[in-house]
Amino acid sequence: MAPHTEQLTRPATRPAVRLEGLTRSFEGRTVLDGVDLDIPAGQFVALLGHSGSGKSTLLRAVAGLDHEVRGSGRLTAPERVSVVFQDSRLLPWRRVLANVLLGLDGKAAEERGREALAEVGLAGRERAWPNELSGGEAQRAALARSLVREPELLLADEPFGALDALTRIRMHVLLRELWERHRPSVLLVTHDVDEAIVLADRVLVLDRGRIGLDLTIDRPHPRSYRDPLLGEYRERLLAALGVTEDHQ
Ligand SMILES: Nc1ncnc2c1ncn2[C@@H]1O[C@H](COP(=O)(O)OP(=O)(O)OP(=O)(O)O)[C@@H](O)[C@H]1O
Repeated sequence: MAPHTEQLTRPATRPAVRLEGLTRSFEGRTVLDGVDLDIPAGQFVALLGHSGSGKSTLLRAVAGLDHEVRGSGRLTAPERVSVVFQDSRLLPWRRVLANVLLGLDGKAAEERGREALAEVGLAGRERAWPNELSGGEAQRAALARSLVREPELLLADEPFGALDALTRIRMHVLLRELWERHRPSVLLVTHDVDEAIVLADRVLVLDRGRIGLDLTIDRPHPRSYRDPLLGEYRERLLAALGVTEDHQ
């Protein structure tokens, strides 16, 4: 398969994401059909869409992980990008701190790794093996691994999708706290409308290869699921997804 033709531009000044006419196709089927999108530096954005709508395809494009995919358009992304997936992708043969530090050397990096583990609530677990961690703890370690690289952009593809409801809520609080402290731009792919509304300041819906809805969530943090004003955003997002409350 021929590689795509757009150029990946690294901006010299303010890190931000810009997609201009981004297309991606698999075996002749267009999944992204000329997506235009700007994400200002430090903005927390969630991306919703039906299964198969192309959310991961978009995220992988921004991450620069899709060189084998056919496509075109222009794409601008910051220099330092970290990606968190649904599974932690920790290397089972390395201890937790070694996983966090993967590819980084030196005392200063080790210190940053320890600090990052403390930030995600895993102080004291540096020498644990990945298989000794719960699912939530493994995702915390994955967040620490991305933080330690001080990303300008954090890409997260359903990072809490495999966690139980209570752990997921704890992770929401943690992610938002980490964002407050470090202020990377965030692009969070999720199926969960409530997760998007509670965490993000802007929610996008991917529909037929384009951004079908671009909604600013203008409510203070921390947000409560019970905030009636969030209910209005929820309805608009569900409508954009073609879901009515009656069908819940
Ligand atoms: N490597 C690939 N080869 C062929 N088709 C692919 C490939 N990657 C994705 N696709 C197809 O592109 C479409 C979009 O997939 P993608 O994973 O981006 O959707 P998604 O919105 O993230 O879905 P989900 O919410 O189910 O994870 C799907 O129809 C999928 O089958």
